[in-house]
Amino acid sequence: MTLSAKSLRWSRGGNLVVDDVTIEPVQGETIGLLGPNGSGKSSLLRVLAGIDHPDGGTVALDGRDIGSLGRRALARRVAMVGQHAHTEVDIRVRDVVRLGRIPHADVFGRDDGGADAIDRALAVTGMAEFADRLWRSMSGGERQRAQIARALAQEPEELLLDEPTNHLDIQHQLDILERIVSLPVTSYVALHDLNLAAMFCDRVVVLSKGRIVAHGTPTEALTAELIEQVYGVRATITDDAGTSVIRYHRLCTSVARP
Ligand SMILES: Nc1ncnc2c1ncn2[C@@H]1O[C@H](COP(=O)(O)OP(=O)(O)OP(=O)(O)O)[C@@H](O)[C@H]1O
Repeated sequence: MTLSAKSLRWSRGGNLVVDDVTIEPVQGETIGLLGPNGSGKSSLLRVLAGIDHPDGGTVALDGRDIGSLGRRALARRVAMVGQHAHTEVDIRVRDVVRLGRIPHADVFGRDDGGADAIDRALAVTGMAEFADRLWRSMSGGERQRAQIARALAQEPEELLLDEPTNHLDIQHQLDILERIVSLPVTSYVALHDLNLAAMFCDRVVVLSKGRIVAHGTPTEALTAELIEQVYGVRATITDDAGTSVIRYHRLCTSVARP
């Protein structure tokens, strides 16, 4: 058992942002959360992480409502990397990654095994060589990988990632997703790139206006009809050794050019 959502609802400003969402992953699966801007991916991740509380339905960890777990108990299991983790303070990368150890420290701040967990997290994300660099000297992509290292130092069994590839170059996009899917954790990963989702996710959940409009393996769920319906974009999908490859068509080919 792992982190699951049952009939989840979450409203803001009079709008149902997450509308009747049920997702029940198998332990160790990578679930891609897809959908256009404003479809509710980040909101769903925040509710799954226990940052925002649902207005209806439940988020359960091993079958138990996370509302009944303490924050510390939850943080020992579930780690999240949001979209906007900015800080300009004079802190080194290792200290950012060390923040992931807070749920594991005792009341005196002792954390046996913390240094090893930090080293492992830096190694897994390919960030060991940056450990002593000042945070403000890091590029956007390097910061993103360091935030993922911070989440891994938390030694979670469930990992929630909001667009983990959005600052990364192509090689680092492939690299970080390869590393994430090889971890023995259940991951929910919000992604905009449908081809990356097809390559790396065991299953995808496609949201539109907060509701699930398709789910299944990437091949099952990401059809040309679905992409046109949800994104308003025509696409041609081919098969490359069992992985869907999605090619988009230009929105309008008759636009006059200056
Ligand atoms: N705190 C809030 N107050 C009011 N509206 C909110 C709040 N949080 C989210 N929303 C609205 O809920 C909708 C879903 O937002 P969310 O950020 O979850 O979408 P998303 O799929 O992650 O979008 P994107 O791909 O642009 O990051 C949007 O219309 C957003 O404006």
